Amino acid sequence: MTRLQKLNIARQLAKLGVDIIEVRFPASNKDDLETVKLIAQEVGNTTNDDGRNIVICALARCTKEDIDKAWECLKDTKFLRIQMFLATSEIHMKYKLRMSKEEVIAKARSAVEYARSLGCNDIEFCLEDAGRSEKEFLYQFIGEIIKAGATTVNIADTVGYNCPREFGQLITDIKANTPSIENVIISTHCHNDLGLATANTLEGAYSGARQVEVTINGIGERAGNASLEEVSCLLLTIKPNQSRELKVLFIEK
Ligand SMILES: CC(C)C(=O)C(=O)O
Repeated sequence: MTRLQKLNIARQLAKLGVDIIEVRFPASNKDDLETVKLIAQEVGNTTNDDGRNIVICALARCTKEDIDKAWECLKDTKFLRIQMFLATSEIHMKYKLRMSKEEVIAKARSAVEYARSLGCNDIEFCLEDAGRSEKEFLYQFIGEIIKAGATTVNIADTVGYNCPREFGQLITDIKANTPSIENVIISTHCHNDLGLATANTLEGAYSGARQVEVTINGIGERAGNASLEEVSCLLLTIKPNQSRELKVLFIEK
C-alpha cells in the first residue's frame, strides 16, 4: 500500500471508533518511519466521532535505537504510545535471545525506563510467546515492568498455540498473582494458527483483559490475528456477566 492508502485506513479506523491505532514499526525501515510520522500528525491529534481520543502507537524492540525512532515519530502527538516487546518463553529465551531470565528482565526494565526518561508516559509491553511461558516467571517479569513504568501489559499467544480455556486461565492467573497488576491494563494479542484467535481473545476479555488487539479481516503473520470484525461483533452480541470497558487496537502488520 502507498502511504496515502495507509493514512486513509487510519482515518477510517478513527471514524469506526477504534481507540488505539498501532501503526507500524519505525525502526524496521524508512517507509514505516515516515508512515508513523504522517499518521501521528494527521490522525493522532484528533478524536473519534464520539469524542474519545485516538492514541497512535508505534512498535519498538527493547533497544535505545528502536525506542528513539518510535519517539521521533510520535513525540509531537497528543495521545501517543510506544509498544515494546521481548520474549518470555523458555524456548525463545534460550534459542532466539540466548539470554537468561535475569538478563531478559533487566533488558525489559531498562527499555521501559528509557522510554519514560524521554517523556513517554503510555508504554505497552508485549510479552512475546507468553502463551508458552512459565507462569511464575510471567508474574515476576510483569511485576518488574510495572515497577519500571509500563502501563499496559500485552499477553501474546505468538504462535497461536493456546486453547480458549487455557488462555482465559492465563489472564485470570496473571490478575491474581502479579504484584501491582491493578495499576495496568491487561491486553490480549492472539494468532490464528489453530483457528482460535477470536475465541482466545474473547475468553481473554471475559477473564479480565481490558484491551484486545485485532486486525482488519484478521490479516497478520502466518494464519493471521484475531479479526476486528469478529471480535467487535461478538462483544456486542454476546454479553458476559459483567460489562467491561474494552479497547480495540488495530495492528497493521
Ligand atoms: C511482537 C508482538 C506484538 C507479536 O506480534 C507477537 O508476539 O505475536
